[in-house]
Amino acid sequence: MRTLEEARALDAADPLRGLRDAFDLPDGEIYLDGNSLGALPRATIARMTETIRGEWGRDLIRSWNKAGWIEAPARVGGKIAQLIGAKPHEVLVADSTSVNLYKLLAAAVKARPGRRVILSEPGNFPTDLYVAQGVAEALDVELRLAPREAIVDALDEDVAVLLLTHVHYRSAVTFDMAAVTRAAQEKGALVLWDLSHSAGAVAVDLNAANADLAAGCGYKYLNGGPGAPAFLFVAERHQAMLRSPLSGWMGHAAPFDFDDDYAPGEGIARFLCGTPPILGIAALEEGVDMLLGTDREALYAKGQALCSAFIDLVEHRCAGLGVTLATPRDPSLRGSHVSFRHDHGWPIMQALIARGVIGDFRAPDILRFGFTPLYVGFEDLWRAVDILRDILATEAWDEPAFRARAAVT
Ligand SMILES: Cc1ncc(COP(=O)(O)O)c(C=O)c1O
Ligand SMILES: Nc1c(O)cccc1C(=O)C[C@H](N)C(=O)O
Repeated sequence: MRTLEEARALDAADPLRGLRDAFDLPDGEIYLDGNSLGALPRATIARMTETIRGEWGRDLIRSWNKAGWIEAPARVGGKIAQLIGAKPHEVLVADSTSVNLYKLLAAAVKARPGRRVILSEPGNFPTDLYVAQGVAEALDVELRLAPREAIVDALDEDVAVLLLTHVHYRSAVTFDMAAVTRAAQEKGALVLWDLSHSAGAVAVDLNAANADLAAGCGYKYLNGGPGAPAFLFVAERHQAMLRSPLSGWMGHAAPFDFDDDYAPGEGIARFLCGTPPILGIAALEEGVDMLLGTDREALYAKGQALCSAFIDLVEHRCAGLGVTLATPRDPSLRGSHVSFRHDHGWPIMQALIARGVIGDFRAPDILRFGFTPLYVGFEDLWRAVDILRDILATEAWDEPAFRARAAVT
């Protein structure tokens, strides 16, 4: 796709095109940051009004039973399970991704007594490494890092758990989940997958990969809203032997018996901790329902097509302007975002945002563009590249206003 006419023809032929109207997106902007914060589904606005006014305001405490609040973590977890190739009772909505990583990592280390290593890769998303450092300190084990090319060789009889992010947050490069899981399991280790950039973005089949454990964000491709609750997955075969280190009352076998002693709940329910965030789960459910109502094969294929078209167009139209691709060309090896490097990445991204193209910047030099196929079209992509080319060619980014750093990037 090289011309605006070709882009329009692709949009006209896109069976998913109508879904864009299901989102409340600002006019005149091209939103390429759904990999960091998904857009607002219109249905969420009505759902939140009902949950707040009707369930909270009118029915008050009765809503725990009457509106199914108490089942919400398992109900919405069961829906997310369909997006990640898991059984409904293997997924739960709870806490944040960071907290879920903590619970699952600690549980995994405890389940492999005598093994003293958590293995991960340098450059994994910071929270994954920070949480692993915290678990290592709390349980007196070691965090070992090995580059991804050497990760399988770094697996030995000391490794209790391997912690990896399936789609890398910068480069979008993916791990072969089934192959890495098999290699780790052959050495007796468990594997914990961070699916934050995968769920709702690419096909994931945890059961087919014989995955052990996983966690991921609700606010990216699941469109659950800022700070949406996260999800966690524990394979059925491990549920009885794993214990959450955060033994809160909602994970108790009988929370409303109000016993003094903790007894873990049945199955995945033991990974709840405190009272579920009902408003957040309600918003998340709308985002998830929209994905469940969509032809996901077509969705993921469109995401790949958008990424490929973007790579081709940037390399063609911005040739010689200092951008180099930092994402695999092969669609089967990447997620649904594309990164380019440029020495002046920060001010370039600020100049893009000022002209209505919303991507993000990851230090030191990554310009990152997310392609959420639910609401991004080929004409958007063409226009975004047109603006990028203009900003690069005219050096319009070279302004003091674009150099000022913000607290959140
Ligand atoms: C791979 C990955 N893991 C985890 C997180 C975030 O975790 P939390 O929602 O706990 O901030 C992100 C993004 O913020 C991420 O990209
Ligand atoms: N969770 C975020 C936040 O609270 C503020 C800004 C960005 C985020 C993100 O999600 C970052 C994202 N995980 C990333 O891949 O960089």
